[in-house]
Amino acid sequence: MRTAPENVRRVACVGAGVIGGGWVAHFLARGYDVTAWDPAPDAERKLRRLVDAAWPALISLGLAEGASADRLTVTDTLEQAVADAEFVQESAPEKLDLKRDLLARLDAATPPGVVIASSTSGYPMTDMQTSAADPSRLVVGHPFNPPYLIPLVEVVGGERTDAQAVAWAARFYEVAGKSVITMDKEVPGFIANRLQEALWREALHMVASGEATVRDIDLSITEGPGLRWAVMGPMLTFALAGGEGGMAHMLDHFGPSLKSPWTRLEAPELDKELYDAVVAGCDEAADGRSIADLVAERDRGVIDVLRATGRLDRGEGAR
Ligand SMILES: NC(=O)C1=CN([C@@H]2O[C@H](COP(=O)(O)OP(=O)(O)OC[C@H]3O[C@@H](n4cnc5c(N)ncnc54)[C@H](O)[C@@H]3O)[C@@H](O)[C@H]2O)C=CC1
Ligand SMILES: C[N+](C)(C)CC(=O)CC(=O)[O-]
Repeated sequence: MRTAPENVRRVACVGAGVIGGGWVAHFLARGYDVTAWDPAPDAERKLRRLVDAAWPALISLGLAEGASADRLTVTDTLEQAVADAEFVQESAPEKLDLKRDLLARLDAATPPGVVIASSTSGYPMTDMQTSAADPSRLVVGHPFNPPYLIPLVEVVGGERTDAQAVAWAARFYEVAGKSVITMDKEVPGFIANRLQEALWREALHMVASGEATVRDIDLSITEGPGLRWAVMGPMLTFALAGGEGGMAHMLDHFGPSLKSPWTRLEAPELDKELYDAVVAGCDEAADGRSIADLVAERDRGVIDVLRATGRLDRGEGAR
């Protein structure tokens, strides 16, 4: 039985690390009852700490009516977590065999018809749904960190997913306050991660070859294109590079430079030297700030950007 997206009240989150915990915080803030399960022995303590740390940001964004961190129940078993769920979000580690087994287990334990979404960063659902008895209700719902602040979710099904389950998930996320891109077919890396991956590969090449430091790379985005990208995507931003001639003039003018040997899109070897350089560069960039300090700083910054660009009021949540 599939509840209408607008009427969902109970959400289950399975896997409660960085992303699962972020989903829990998001759904709680939108007024849902949330059950969560994670096999790690100290998972509940870490999850509640993550929710507590996120809550001030969520209050400042505005909680849905009745929203409360007390509406979180951490269960002892996966089966208890999903037994009454009207939607399930899986956020377990990015390992294909683990996802396959877990999605099959979730399918067996979740009431019939209820949509089950995976947070996977890149596995096609076709490859993950192979062991489930009912693959038709399995979709990808790929979030961005932290899911309680970054609106985007990328939604796509696999070859054996029912199109109605994809449409249901897209609508549910919208009601729950997310901004949704739905893909009609499985795109390698989805859309946003494919773009991020291209940037990331170039960044690693530049660090590996000594062309740029970790700090240079971060500054080049936060003080440069990143400021524009929060307002307008790379396409419209570049249309403005063409002045009054817009994108047509931009392509006439700069199109030939696409052939310049700027990019090195083959992945660099992630050897020890590159690994150490990236880790040390990030430690240096953190300049004594702990991960918790950086999370709080990022959250404040993202909220300021969302507020400044008028993107705070989304979705109805659980009413
Ligand atoms: N970290 C990120 O920035 C993003 C991650 N994702 C995706 O979210 C998923 C989770 O990633 P993270 O939260 O970063 O990882 P994480 O390592 O922070 O959390 C994974 C959690 O899953 C739990 N777990 C281990 N085995 C499990 C099982 N069999 N069943 C249920 N839970 C299990 C672990 O105890 C841990 O708490 C992955 O699919 C990842 O690709 C998606 C978007 C962004
Ligand atoms: C690093 N990552 C590939 C897991 C990132 C994502 O999947 C999305 C994000 O939050 O940027």
